[in-house]
Amino acid sequence: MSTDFRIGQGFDVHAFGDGDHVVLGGVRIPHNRGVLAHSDGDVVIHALCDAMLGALALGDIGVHFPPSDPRWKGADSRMLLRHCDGLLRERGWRVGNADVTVVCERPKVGPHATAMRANLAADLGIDIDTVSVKATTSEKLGFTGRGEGIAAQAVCLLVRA
Ligand SMILES: Nc1ccn([C@@H]2O[C@H](COP(=O)(O)O)[C@@H](O)[C@H]2O)c(=O)n1
Ligand SMILES: C[C@@]1(CO)OP(=O)(O)OP(=O)(O)OC[C@H]1O
Repeated sequence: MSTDFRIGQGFDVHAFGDGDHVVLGGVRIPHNRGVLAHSDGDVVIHALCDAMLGALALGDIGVHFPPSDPRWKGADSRMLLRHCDGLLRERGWRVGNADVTVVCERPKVGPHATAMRANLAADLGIDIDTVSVKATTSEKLGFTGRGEGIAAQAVCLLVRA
């Protein structure tokens, strides 16, 4: 039986390390820390890719882009996102809408949210009004609260392309 919708969710964490910026939703944000990652460590895009892959039960980004593969060292995660979108579209699906929440005390995400939404929407070939990026602190609790790392959670709905 064919269905008209699929739903997926994704979650990603990266630890902060030395550095002077983070990349979120393809936006380079100046910060007093960087992130430890094989790629550019973009938790927004990694969580979104996992949501998209999960919606079609296609595994996760670690399966498609193994951290052991030198091709993905320092990779621009927008390239990974476009690849995941291609996997969906070749199966007859596209993202209908997506909603991402970033969890960190700093940097402030709000001022960059529109630029992130524009990047994600462009890579997915969909309207910016169907892509949401928002943020919350964890009220100084846990690893995000202590400023040890950054997390993102994504939900997406797939519709027939
Ligand atoms: N990294 C962050 C965290 C939060 N925001 C914005 O601040 C608002 C208040 O955060 P609370 O955790 O105290 O609810 C939140 O709703 C976001 O708009 C942010 O921009 N960047
Ligand atoms: C993105 C990949 C690419 O090798 O590596 P990381 O940047 O370390 O990010 P992670 O969220 O651990 O996902 C796994 C990998 O697919």
